[in-house]
Amino acid sequence: MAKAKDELAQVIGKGNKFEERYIDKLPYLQAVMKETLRLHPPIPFLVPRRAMQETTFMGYRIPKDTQLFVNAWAIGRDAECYEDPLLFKPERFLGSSVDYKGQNYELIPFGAGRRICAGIPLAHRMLHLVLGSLLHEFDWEVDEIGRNEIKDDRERMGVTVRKLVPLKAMPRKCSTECLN
Ligand code: HEM
Repeated sequence: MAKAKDELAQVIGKGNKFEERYIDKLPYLQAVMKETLRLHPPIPFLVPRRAMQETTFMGYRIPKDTQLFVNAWAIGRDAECYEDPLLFKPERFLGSSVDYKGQNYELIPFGAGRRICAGIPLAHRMLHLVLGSLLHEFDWEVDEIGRNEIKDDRERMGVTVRKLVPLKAMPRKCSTECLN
């Protein structure tokens, strides 16, 4: 979090508001977002597909009308795609061209192909705007319980996936020094 806040302070300047035009100038914040969506894709099995005809894929025969799920959650944690796949390491995306816009199949929180998420341009802006603003405007604190909640990576699986035990973090208005 400290690295992301430092980058925001340098690019936006303390006391200034986060604006959309800054997103492209914040590679670390973008890497944090990719790393978050890699480990925690909100729609882990994407949207189900139906095979329109019989086909063979990687040696598996898939009969016509089979309902197929793509496990984006497992792909994001695959050791063949990522070194130390279970570690949260935004740095892995710095200087990398891997993106979530459907061209890199190891990172597909928005799906890929013809039915890729139609809202990517909006989601991309909103995710960075919200996270960037929250980090830039506040300092964040967690108590002892919160520290345990961070370590607790259990999830509640469903159409969308979320943390089983929500994290309680306390925003603190940045100190005067931080705002000048
Ligand atoms: C974090 C935010 C979002 C995530 C993770 C997400 C994820 C997804 C996923 C995984 C799919 C299915 C893609 C596939 O099966 O290949 C999808 C489809 C879709 N999403 Fe999103 N989405 C997000 C935000 C949005 C927003 C903001 C909008 C609209 C304003 C939107 C509109 C759509 C639409 C219309 C489809 C259906 C596309 C089609 O079937 O042709 N999404 N989204």
